[in-house]
Amino acid sequence: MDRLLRPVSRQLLRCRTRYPFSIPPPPAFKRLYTMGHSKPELKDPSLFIEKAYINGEWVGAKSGETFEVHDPATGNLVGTCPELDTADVEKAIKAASEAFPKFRTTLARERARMLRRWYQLVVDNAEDLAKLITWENGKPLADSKGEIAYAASFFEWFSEEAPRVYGDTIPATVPGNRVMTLKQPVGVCGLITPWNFPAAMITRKIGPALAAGCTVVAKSPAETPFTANALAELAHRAGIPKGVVNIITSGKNTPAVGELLTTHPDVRKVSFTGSTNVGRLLMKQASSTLKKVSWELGGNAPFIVFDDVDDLDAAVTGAVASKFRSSGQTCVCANRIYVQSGVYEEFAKRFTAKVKDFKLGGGFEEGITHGPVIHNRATAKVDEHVQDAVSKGATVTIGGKQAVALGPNFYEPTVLTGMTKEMLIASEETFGPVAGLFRFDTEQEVVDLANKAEVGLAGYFFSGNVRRIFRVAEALEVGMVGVNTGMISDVASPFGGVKQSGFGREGSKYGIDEFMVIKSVTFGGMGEPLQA
Ligand SMILES: NC(=O)c1ccc[n+]([C@@H]2O[C@H](COP(=O)([O-])OP(=O)(O)OC[C@H]3O[C@@H](n4cnc5c(N)ncnc54)[C@H](O)[C@@H]3O)[C@@H](O)[C@H]2O)c1
Ligand SMILES: O=CCCC(=O)O
Repeated sequence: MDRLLRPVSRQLLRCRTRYPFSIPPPPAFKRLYTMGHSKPELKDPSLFIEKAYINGEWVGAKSGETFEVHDPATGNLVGTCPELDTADVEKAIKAASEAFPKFRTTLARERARMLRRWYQLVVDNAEDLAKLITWENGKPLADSKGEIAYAASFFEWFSEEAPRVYGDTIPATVPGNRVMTLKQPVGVCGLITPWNFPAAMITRKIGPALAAGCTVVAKSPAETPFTANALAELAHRAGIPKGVVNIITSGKNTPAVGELLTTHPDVRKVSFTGSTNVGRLLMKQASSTLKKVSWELGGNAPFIVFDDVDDLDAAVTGAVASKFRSSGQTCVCANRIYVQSGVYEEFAKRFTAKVKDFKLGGGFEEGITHGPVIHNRATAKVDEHVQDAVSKGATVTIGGKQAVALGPNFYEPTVLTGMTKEMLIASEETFGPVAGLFRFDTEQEVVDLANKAEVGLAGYFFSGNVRRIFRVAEALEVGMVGVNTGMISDVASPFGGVKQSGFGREGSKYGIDEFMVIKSVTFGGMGEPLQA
């Protein structure tokens, strides 16, 4: 086994040992867990597709094998998808390679129109797409609708960026020479995305890739392949040429398929969003052919509240929103909440009161504010972090255990006070609904604590002091800072991390650069005087 993968495997093993059930659930959970909805009604049922999309066609695996996808809220089967192997994925890479020469020469304006049509279809089918997200990911329907609007915004944004890719003219230092640059599409791109935002993570990559003139082979997450498939169907309806967008599906074959995507000589760029451990492995693989790479990896965001905060309620609201978005399964979620001593007690009281208002349950149920986590390994990790903190002296002010009556993937939204830096949450991304509140005294102390993490994706702080705002924003070792807000996600804003959270930026005016290469063209003998 690869040395880099060992810690992850050990952790999963530990979780599996403590929670030996994997879907289907153990008898204690069985009755309630399998209750509830089975299949949401779609206005357009043809958007639910149990195939992979290669070269403009819906296909199965050559082996005929499939893998199962389960609803995290009920444990019920959602459907099956083809277990593609490397031979199947070779076909997708070939399709993308063959489509590239023509697609790269389409007018940028034409690619913009394609993206715009795709955008409109996503908007028109938002309700069905949101239902698919809730079904396979578990998040409340309102959140899924929000995700679809966010996902669509990447098609709209990059349809607008496509025609505005400019090169430079550069004054040369060699007499008689003239230099200009062209920005060109990098080529076939391999894209790998996670389950926590089944639509937005994939559109944030495909949007700029197509705008740049690249063709793509996107591996959807095994937990949530159906949203990606519905998006591919809409790409088809938008008239995106065959071979330009290929969506591949795999479960147990993922490591082999991932290895092919990251080592195949025809794939020129890999863009990966996922955990830091898998990112390390893929980086090693991609180095074999020196691909251009962008890595959007895990976070462990500090959220700091200073005594000089203008509005403590706004800080509480911001922290709750940041921490509990998608039940804590967001890469930019607050993971360590540092509160200065002067406001600590009051902040903890108000924060706990807000969490008390949450309604936990299946994402399709009316009034539900928070859904399940993705699978029982996630529940196990959350519980491990809570038990670790409690064993080292933390106090549970609300929650603190699995919501047994709802099923194995539900964990009560939890608030812990009295957190210290020895606890796991201080150094590891929980990726679940647990908020740990740490007390601190000075600005220097909290910035040091915040920067101790080996990752650096997002960081947040609340303060009313303008000098401190600049000092702290500049000192935090992260790729994105939220000042007096807990919500930083916006298509217009560059998204990405530093340190072991990766590199590259998505969204914004920079996102398209990740899919382009700069070519310089030097013209010699250009210094002739004007002819008389
Ligand atoms: N920085 C960001 O923008 C961002 C966004 C979302 C999630 N994340 C991070 O993703 C993690 C949660 O997602 P996850 O659990 O799905 O992560 P993961 O790394 O396990 O999986 C991400 C994707 O990689 C695939 N994958 C797993 N092993 C692979 C392999 N050996 N070869 C090729 N592909 C492989 C998965 O099937 C999935 O499609 C968290 O750490 C979170 O912070 C980061
Ligand atoms: O989980 C990470 C991505 C979420 C976002 O873009 O806000």
